Amino acid sequence: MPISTNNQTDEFEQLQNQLQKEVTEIENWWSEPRWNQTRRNYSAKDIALRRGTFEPVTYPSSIMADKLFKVLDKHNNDGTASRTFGAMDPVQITQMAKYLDTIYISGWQCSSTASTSNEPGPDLADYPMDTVPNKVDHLFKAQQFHDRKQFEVRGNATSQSQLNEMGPAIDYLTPIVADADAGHGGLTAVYKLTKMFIERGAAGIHMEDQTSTNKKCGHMAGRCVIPVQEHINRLVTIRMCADVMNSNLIIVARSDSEAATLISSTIDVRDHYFIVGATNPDLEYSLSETLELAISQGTDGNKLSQIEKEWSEKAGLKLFHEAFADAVTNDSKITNKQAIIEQFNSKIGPLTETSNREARQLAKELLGYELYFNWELPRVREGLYRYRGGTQCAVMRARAFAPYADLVWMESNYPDYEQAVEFAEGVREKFPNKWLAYNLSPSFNWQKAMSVDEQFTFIDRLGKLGYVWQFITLAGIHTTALSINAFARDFKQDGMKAYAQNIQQREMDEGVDVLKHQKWSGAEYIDGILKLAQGGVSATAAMGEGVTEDQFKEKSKL
Ligand SMILES: C[C@](O)(C(=O)O)[C@H](CC(=O)O)C(=O)O
Ligand SMILES: [Mg+2]
Repeated sequence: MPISTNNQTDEFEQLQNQLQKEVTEIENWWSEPRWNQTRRNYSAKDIALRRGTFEPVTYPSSIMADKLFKVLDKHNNDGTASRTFGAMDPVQITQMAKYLDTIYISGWQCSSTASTSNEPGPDLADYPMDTVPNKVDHLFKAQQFHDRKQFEVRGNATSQSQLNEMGPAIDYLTPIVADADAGHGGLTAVYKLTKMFIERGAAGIHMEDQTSTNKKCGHMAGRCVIPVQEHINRLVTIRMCADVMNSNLIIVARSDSEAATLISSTIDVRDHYFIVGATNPDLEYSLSETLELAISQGTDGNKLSQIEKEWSEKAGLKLFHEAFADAVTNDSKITNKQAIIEQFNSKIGPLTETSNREARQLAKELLGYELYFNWELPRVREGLYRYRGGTQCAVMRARAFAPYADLVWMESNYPDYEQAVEFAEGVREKFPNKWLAYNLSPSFNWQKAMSVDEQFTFIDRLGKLGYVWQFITLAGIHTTALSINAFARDFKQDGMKAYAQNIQQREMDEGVDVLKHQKWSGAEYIDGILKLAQGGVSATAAMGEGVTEDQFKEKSKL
């Protein structure tokens, strides 16, 4: 609480003492093994100064982050993986809790089914920024409710054998990892978004290196990444917010650079190797000028695509190292072509983090002239630069993000095992124990991608590479769509027979607890509160005499 003093000199001393106490506590916190792989570019005092006078609290989400850390650490040590999928509602998470050790909350699923504006749409993260945090709140509250419900039942058991009859307890408090998209704006938005996630129950969040203004689903075209440093700043902001909030939040840094075709700026030299330029010095106009000219002359959309295609072919779009190799190959004066190319590539590569200036300088030394290369001319009409990432680009970025995140994730277009090996080896060559995340996306055609046996072993094989957290992002919508499609069809066809045989009987056969939906919903738990509040008896108890759920008792008359 604010320091109350009766004169100015006391306040200064008390403030300094309070700050020093806080700083010491933060430094002790940061000295724990949890932070062995975490880099911070700010001091404990920087954090203490921003915490205010309220005593630091431990958010439930931080307790869940500790649980998540332990789950992932064990998987990493065992060479296995936490497997989960995108959950949409309390029914799904209570069923998942029986079998899985983490829960994923997908922005894609929220975009289509749970925007806080109630406006559905594709995964462009153009929903209100509290959408995914709101879903975290929705599901975390449900987890805690079902945990309380179960605890009361088991706590009322009068013997171990009675507990044994109930079967093993279900751990409903399954850590949630949520989708923070591209941060929904600048760094202050990233900060506020992180605060929402911590306040509402996320044990971890993932954030991708796309621009927030052009954000696309990771399996759509037209993805634009931001410069490496800009995403590092986002990750630092997330950690800083978590530090101010005394939270052990798990951070997953995702890169969409493997398949991105655009980048917002050339400012970070680590990106230069992957930025596409024109190599034809005779181009009169840039692409944008060419298109604007055509539009001013009334050219329509279809023709514009053709004009863009023709311009691109004429421009000779390449990466700089490709332009250099072509120049050497086509230079009759150079005899040891391969050696010269290898000499260049040994200094200018996807992981060397060298600038285009250095590349140009080396090229001039080796060629004897200035190599023409212009990345301004191919910029698209939105002003974005052309980018050609690939797996090694994702490795470069993941290495840059690694000190600021607990896991790194390369968004891929296919479930390509060899590519996953390349990424894992690339990251772990520099960060041997870095945890990796893998998106087992329903955006992939799994039947086409691999055999049934490979499907069966895929998660385990990736687990051995360090992919400790693997998730089917959209399994929540797909399982719901499949089951509702089947039931609605059968219900139309067979009436209540469809429900009784295909749903209720199957719930009984498979021991699904939702069969007794009043009990599942916590009616007995709430009755207990009602009775307790009324001295132990209540005529309005929900589960009293006459409740229809009695029909599901073994000896019921029905
Ligand atoms: C993981 C993801 O960000 C999500 O919102 O679920 C999407 C889903 C997907 O396409 O698998 C993404 O990968 O961008
Ligand atoms: Mg998403």
